Amino acid sequence: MGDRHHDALSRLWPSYGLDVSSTPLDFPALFGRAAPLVVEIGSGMGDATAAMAAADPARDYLAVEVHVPGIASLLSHIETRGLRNVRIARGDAIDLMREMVPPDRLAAVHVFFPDPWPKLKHHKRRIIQPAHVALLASRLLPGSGVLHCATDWAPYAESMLSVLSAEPSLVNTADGFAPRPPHRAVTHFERRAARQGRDVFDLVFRRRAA
Ligand SMILES: C[S@@+](CC[C@H](N)C(=O)[O-])C[C@H]1O[C@@H](n2cnc3c(N)ncnc32)[C@H](O)[C@@H]1O
Repeated sequence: MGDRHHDALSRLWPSYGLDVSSTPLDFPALFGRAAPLVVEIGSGMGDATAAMAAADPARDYLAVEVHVPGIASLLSHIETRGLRNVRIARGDAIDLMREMVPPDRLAAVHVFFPDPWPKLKHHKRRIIQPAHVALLASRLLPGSGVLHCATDWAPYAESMLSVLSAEPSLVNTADGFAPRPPHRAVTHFERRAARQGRDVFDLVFRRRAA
């Protein structure tokens, strides 16, 4: 980790960071206001999170990431851009969603370019699998909350489409894969996919009304 990120981590973590734990979050206390909330799972280096939060100041963004240099990088972005609507949780996203986020709360969950785990024996590590999707869907606002996934790994995209389509509480907003929503910031992974001639697949599903 570079000096700049290390410095950002030690200075900014107390104000913007939290560890995943079993204590439910008090979102108005965390953000200092009551606003629609987006959770971004696996924010990586945080460039897309920071860009989307900067373009969307009326909503709050909670990123969750296990990779500490990525957390430090997002903290640097928060400072550089002067963002007030971003916080970052360190730890496992599934634990965070299960333990810390109440049902029926989120305006959106973003899962952008998750690790594809291409080997069959590693598929159980994927974020997008039936039990996880049921959990994520339960945290969305009924009738309006959106689960938005993107990947450049075609076999994972097909698997996501069948897993999301099979979750009874979700409805696809598109006929199959969705057009790329203009608000999704381009990330390192998307630029790499373009350079290597791979397509990117978006999936945008809404939670059904209760
Ligand atoms: C391929 S990267 C994509 C990063 C970012 N979304 C982007 O598009 O640039 C996937 C990220 O998910 C994180 N990750 C994987 N499993 C996770 C989990 N269970 N909880 C939180 N983060 C996770 C990894 O550390 C990695 O930074």
